[in-house]
Amino acid sequence: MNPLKTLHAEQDQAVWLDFVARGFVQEGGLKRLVDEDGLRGVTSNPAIFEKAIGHSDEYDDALKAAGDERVIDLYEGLAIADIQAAADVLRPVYEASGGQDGFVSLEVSPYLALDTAETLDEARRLHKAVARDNLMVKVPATPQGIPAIRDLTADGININVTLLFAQGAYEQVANAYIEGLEKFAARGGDVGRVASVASFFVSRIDAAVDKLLDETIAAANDPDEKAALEGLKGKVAIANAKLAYQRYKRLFAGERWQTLSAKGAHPQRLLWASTGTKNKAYSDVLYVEELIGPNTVNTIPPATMDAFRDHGKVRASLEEGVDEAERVLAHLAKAGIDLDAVARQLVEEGVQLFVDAADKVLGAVAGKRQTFLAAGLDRQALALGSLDAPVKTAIETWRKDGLVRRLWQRDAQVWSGADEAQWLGWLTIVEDEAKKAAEYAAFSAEVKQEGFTDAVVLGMGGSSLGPEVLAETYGHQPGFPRLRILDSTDPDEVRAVEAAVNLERTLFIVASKSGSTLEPNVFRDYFLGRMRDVVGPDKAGRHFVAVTDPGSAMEKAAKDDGFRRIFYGVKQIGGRYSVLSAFGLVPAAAMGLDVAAFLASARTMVRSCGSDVPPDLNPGVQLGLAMGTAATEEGRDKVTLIASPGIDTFGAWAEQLIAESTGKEGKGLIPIDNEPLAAPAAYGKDRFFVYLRLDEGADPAQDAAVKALEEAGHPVVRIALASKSSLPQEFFRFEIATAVAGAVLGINPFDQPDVEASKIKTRELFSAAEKDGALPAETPVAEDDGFALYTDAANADALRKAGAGSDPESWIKAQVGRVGAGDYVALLAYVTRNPEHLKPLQEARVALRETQHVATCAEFGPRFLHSTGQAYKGGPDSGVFLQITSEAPDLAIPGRSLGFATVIAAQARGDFGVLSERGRRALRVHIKGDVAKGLDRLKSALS
Ligand SMILES: O=P(O)(O)OC[C@H]1O[C@](O)(CO)[C@@H](O)[C@@H]1O
Ligand SMILES: O=C[C@H](O)[C@H](O)COP(=O)(O)O
Repeated sequence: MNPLKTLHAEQDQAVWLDFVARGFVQEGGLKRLVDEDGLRGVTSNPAIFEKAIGHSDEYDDALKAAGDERVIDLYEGLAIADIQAAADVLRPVYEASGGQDGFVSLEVSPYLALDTAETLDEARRLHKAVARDNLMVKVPATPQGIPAIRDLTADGININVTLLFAQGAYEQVANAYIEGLEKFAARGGDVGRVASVASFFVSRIDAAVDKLLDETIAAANDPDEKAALEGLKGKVAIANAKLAYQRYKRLFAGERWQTLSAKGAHPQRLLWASTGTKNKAYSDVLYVEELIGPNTVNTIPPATMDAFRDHGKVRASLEEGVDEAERVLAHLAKAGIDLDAVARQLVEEGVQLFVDAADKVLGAVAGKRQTFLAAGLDRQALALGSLDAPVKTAIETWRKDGLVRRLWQRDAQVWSGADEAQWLGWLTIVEDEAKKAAEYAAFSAEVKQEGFTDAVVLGMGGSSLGPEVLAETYGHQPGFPRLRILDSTDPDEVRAVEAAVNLERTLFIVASKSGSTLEPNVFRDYFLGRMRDVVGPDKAGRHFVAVTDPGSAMEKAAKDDGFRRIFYGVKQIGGRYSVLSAFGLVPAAAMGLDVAAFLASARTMVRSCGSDVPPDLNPGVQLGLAMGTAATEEGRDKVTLIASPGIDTFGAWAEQLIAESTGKEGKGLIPIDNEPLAAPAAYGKDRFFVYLRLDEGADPAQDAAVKALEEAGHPVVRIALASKSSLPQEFFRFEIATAVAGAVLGINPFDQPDVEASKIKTRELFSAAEKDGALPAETPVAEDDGFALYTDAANADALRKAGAGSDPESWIKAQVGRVGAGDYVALLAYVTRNPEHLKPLQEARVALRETQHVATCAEFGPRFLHSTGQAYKGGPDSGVFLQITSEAPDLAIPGRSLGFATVIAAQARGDFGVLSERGRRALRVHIKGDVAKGLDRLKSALS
């Protein structure tokens, strides 16, 4: 008879197979083993699935068919299907054995091995999902696993206890089983239908102990002792297993067990696992031949099975030489090798090995998912040059420490251990909002029905920049209102919005999470006043909707003023992370975008960046680690954003996210948006480039410039979008990336302490001005017909020392003279934001970059105060600032004694005050009269 068959027929030992794979089961390989070798069970573990799924294309069809699912669901779908198929093949064995054999084992996620409650949930979930009577759920015998083993047994679930190495742990496991059965019986369960095995690992013990023996032998002097120790090699694992078997016999005897046995309970069989020979010097059937005994199981890997079938010898070996086994272990102890310590370490390593395998198999599935999604997922490619090695190290650290999972579990320790956990609502908002897609569609239809021609978002920062990207990227949708944004207190800008729309057919979307931000409140006061004039006080509210967080003052006011509707944000989401919540979706719906499709696109990226996707395949995490590491390792903290025409306003949203999140405590990333591209030599070693390329309509000049940057050794991340419709993916990618970069920098990426400071200053200044009738007078440090220059005493002192004299130009030159390598220059213009004003600022940037070799920013106030302003004040002290103010004719605000001109002036002063307090290099250039002329003069001075 085939020796494999003989094991069961003559020795009452069940042979199980330590392997599973799709083709093997589907093509009849497993059935053949059952028929020909008398196979009675199957075990799997994460490493086995890693081999099966990670290294073959057998699963590709299933993965292709599944499409855009979560990676863990894809993986589990494959694994569960294999386990079910194997269970069905073994069902006849199960039936014939009266439910005592014919099992297939599936292991709980190794990520949970150190958590009792999660292990319990997971085991119950798998038990239900597989839905086969002959399933055994594998639970590791970690200290946390043991109570779970007891409770699962008490549920009547069949458990395969895995990662057992030590006698002590085995005793606890057996007792947990007995206790579980007692509970199950007490609940009226039929203990006779419960089966369990305790998987005692064998070869891994020899591998570990032999190594220690070699070290001990090397250190020993006595040749006899050396020889005696040599004789222990390859013996310890078997001795340990033999003694475990003796213990088994004792544990499943005696009164306590007899009570259960009388109710039909079956002992928990010992299963020899890890029985493939690892050391080639030993017999290839060692761990089968030496462990043959009744009522046990040996789960054998395929190669060992082939070997045993070929030349295995069957004898009742398990009860042979028990005394010798005791002597082996005693000798080992005498030699100073602590087997319990080895076992403890093997459990730890065992968990980690399975974690590594799970990471690999999830990575493999994630990689295939990406491939099969093809153009459905925006592609990302990193060319990091010298940053490659440190980023790889960071990726490995994140993998080993399970940081992606911890981020998703909202563990504040990923960042600074402050209140980060309360600000992670954006992680799950896409799924939550998708449930409301029909509501958004109804709102969209309502807006269309009403015949609004314009919809104007009144908000700042996170409440306006996302909607602006949507308005600019997707443009006017026929039949729907044109989406416009107002995020400036510049009187001319307010006037321009009013002039552009027909108020009678305009819908205003007042957006403020806090409800207390100054600008949206004054915009609202202004346009509500105008609307009352135009359509009458009763109807005005119908032209307004509010988007705000529950309980805000804005909510109350909106109710009082009879707003058409109030949409709510989520308090656990900060403004800059809110675009995929109502703050982006309400404007999206108003302008006629398909919110369901929008969210479906975002969800593809959410899933690609999931907790189940290891860092090296997780696009958001990868980008974040690259950005963060670039700053910490190489001082490449100027994240330079390049985007194809058509999606180029994305940068203004991303710069808020990056700057306001990371720029604090003297650290941070400085986003550089909308800076004209140049040849590589124009850039310093402080740059990190991110290129968002739109496949349809990419600019060849940008392509060429980016290629040149890459070839010159600058780190470049390329993100390719097949079409504009996949832009929602980028919102989420950048959110994860920013959160991860924040973790690398060790800051809290969800607060904005320095923005708050300037808000307070502005409020104080404005209130005082309302009392006094005007802002306090200031004395310029230099002045002529066109410019008046202001700064604080410390800056004035430094600038005078650097050559500033009586004429404005000398001050500007001195300010530019303070710029050094690694610095950036920021032009902070409190002027009307329009192309005419942007042009000279852009030209000045180019000139500054050429002469000073530094990164440059051009920002419009007050909008940047709610965006990059945080990093300018709180980030690295590498900014050189030129604030630009102007004098637009005032515009009154209903209910306020002073108008928009004072608001914007107070904002500029508040901003400057905080820059001064932070000791930043700042100079204010006030343009008298014509702004365009003043900007041209400034440009010349800067060139
Ligand atoms: O939506 P709110 O509360 O009006 O805030 C607007 C913006 O102001 C800030 O708090 C900074 O000033 C941003 O973070 C935010 O996006
Ligand atoms: O249940 C089976 C075990 O997971 C397996 O036997 C471990 O074997 P290894 O030590 O060869 O990985």
